[in-house]
Amino acid sequence: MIETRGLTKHFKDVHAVDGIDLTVRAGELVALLGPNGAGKSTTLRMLTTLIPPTAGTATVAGFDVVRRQREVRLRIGYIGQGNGAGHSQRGRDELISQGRAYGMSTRDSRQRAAELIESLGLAEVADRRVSTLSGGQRRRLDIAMGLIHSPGLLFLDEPSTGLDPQNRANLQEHILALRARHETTIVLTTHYLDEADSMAERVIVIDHGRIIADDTPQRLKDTHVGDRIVLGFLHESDAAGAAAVLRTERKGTQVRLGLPNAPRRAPGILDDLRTAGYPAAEIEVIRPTLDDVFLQLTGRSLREGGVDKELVEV
Ligand SMILES: Nc1ncnc2c1ncn2[C@@H]1O[C@H](COP(=O)(O)OP(=O)(O)OP(=O)(O)O)[C@@H](O)[C@H]1O
Repeated sequence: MIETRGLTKHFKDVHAVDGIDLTVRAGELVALLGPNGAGKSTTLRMLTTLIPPTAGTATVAGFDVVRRQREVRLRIGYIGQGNGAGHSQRGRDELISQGRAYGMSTRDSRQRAAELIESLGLAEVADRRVSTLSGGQRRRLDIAMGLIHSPGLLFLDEPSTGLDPQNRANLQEHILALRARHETTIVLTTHYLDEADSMAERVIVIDHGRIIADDTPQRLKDTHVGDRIVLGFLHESDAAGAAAVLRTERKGTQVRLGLPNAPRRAPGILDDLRTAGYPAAEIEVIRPTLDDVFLQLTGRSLREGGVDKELVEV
């Protein structure tokens, strides 16, 4: 569905995207995750033919994004960060006009608009003016606009930024349901770690315009960080004995251990320690987040970037 080689975009001396090789297969749901300014939107804008690359190549839905822009545009939906729908129009009319702009007949666009209104839960508000919709409803209308011509590939640039957690969860459900129903390939950008983690089968971590990791969320966490357990003991002597049994370090009355598949293996460890005469008084199982992965890869927290952006937007 998408194939890029050395895809690059420089804005004067800003290397926004710096040689990205990416393959996305039909049916995948891929999240591009990275801090503000990492190059996620710029990548999407090149793939959607909105801006030309400085170097490298990209084909989308089988067509070159520079030489065959029209063919690419007919086959993709793109929902940018701003709202696409005009505010004084009614949602349904906006959708129908959008379908007409793609060359669909009025009848087909009407029918498709009705389908999308239904599947995106907009039935009650579709005939109201867009300016009266809530942020979450407007965002869902944007998504309907991007899907009116039934594209096989949908690009979503930060679909849930600015929504409260409840609306965010609701939007995510709608995106997943749409995908299941229409088998749409989806590429989205996000700086919400939980969103990438829960929605995407594949997370591509981008930093300074480069791909620094690309895998399933679980494998990223297992490979780059891994599960850990922290055991607490009543006496330092017990902690020392336990550290020797587990061949790990001790700090005061605490023993830490890297342990793949920790939730399953922790009870066995507790049993072993009890048998050895060093019973633990408490245990904490720590499972990594995608932020831990980012921290491990870059030495910086992605969370800080996300929080900054939220503050800027407020
Ligand atoms: N039109 C432009 N002119 C100059 N610099 C630009 C332009 N568009 C983007 N940039 C710069 O390119 C870099 C990458 O920006 P981009 O918007 O792609 O990042 P992003 O990962 O999408 O970030 P965000 O999460 O904030 O949207 C940033 O340093 C940005 O300032």
